Amino acid sequence: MRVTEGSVEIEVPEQADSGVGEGVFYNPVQELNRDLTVAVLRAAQQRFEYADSYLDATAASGIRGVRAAADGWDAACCDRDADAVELCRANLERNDLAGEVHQRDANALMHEQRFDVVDLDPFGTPIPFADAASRSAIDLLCVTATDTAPLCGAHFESGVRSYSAVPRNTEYHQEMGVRILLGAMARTAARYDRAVTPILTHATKHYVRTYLALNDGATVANEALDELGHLHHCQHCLWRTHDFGLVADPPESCPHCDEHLQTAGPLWLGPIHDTDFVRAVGASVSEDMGTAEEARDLTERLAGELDTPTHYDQHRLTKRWGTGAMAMDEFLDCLRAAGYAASRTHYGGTTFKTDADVTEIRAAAMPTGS
Ligand SMILES: C[S@@+](CC[C@H](N)C(=O)[O-])C[C@H]1O[C@@H](n2cnc3c(N)ncnc32)[C@H](O)[C@@H]1O
Repeated sequence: MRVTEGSVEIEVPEQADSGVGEGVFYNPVQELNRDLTVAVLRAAQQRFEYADSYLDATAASGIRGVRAAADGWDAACCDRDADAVELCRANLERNDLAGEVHQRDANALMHEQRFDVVDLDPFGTPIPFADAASRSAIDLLCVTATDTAPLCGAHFESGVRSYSAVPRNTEYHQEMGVRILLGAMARTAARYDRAVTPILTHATKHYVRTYLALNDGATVANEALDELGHLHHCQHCLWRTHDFGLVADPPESCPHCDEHLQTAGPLWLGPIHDTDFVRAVGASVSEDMGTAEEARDLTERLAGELDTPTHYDQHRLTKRWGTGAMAMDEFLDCLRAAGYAASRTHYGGTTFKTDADVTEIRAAAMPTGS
């Protein structure tokens, strides 16, 4: 079947309903991810002055590489599957675009060749490609992870195995997933004396996507590792705290209800966006994108989001407290009026971030103790 995304038209096989079929993979649900990638590449050309080579490391139909090539990038597509590689070639040709196509194991290619931008969009976890990609990418590493259950602690052992960290199943599971992934990517890059700076990150539907600027040097790599630490969470009252450092130092018990605290980490506690960059990405979304409106909304949400490493869900809190939910704007205004920072998050309509703790949120939202 023919598919149009942005300014390109490609051919992809009919897909099974599950998305996992016989032929070369193409998932229409990921169009937002790809539209945003094109916008990120446009903003990246301003941020990284000399960036012009782009590797679509796990290309399947080549849709990412073809779209990058159509935007003027010196694009390369790589896949180990012969049918995928043939389709990448045909899709470049169909759009009158040049581009390298490699039938290789992506790890072998990335250990041999460097690219200004490397894009990892594999099935499941990106960790099997993380070492090679951390060395190959000169300026920017784009990473998708679709294994959200391991990342957020719902599939605990699998998360521990893949990410060499302890994820915990909390109500802020998207934030947990984002930060476990970023922690693992920061530790991987540090092995090669490289530092990651997350410049845009989102958790949408069944995947996490992050864009990592890379810098060289042991000092900056150490500084990136300084952004790692642990989250300590009370499953009883939802109080949580965090501490920086590779050795966890939790309070003995929850200071609010005295219950046991669960520790997650090591994970990334630093910022997950560069707000100016996120705004530049929003401005780079173009009308030919199928998800233009959604992509602009997402960047606006991201730009307004606080940097705190966990979020809350108003409905879960009020249900637990046995009180009625409020309109989100009113709820956030209560927090701000009480002197706390508060923002919505891109994770959902009822999720928010604040520097107030769970007892302070309750006091601010229900000052009469209702
Ligand atoms: C999820 S699909 C890629 C989807 C594509 N990026 C898109 O946006 O539509 C993953 C692809 O990675 C390829 N792949 C898996 N392991 C690989 C490896 N070690 N080296 C190269 N390609 C690999 C698979 O053949 C498959 O085509």
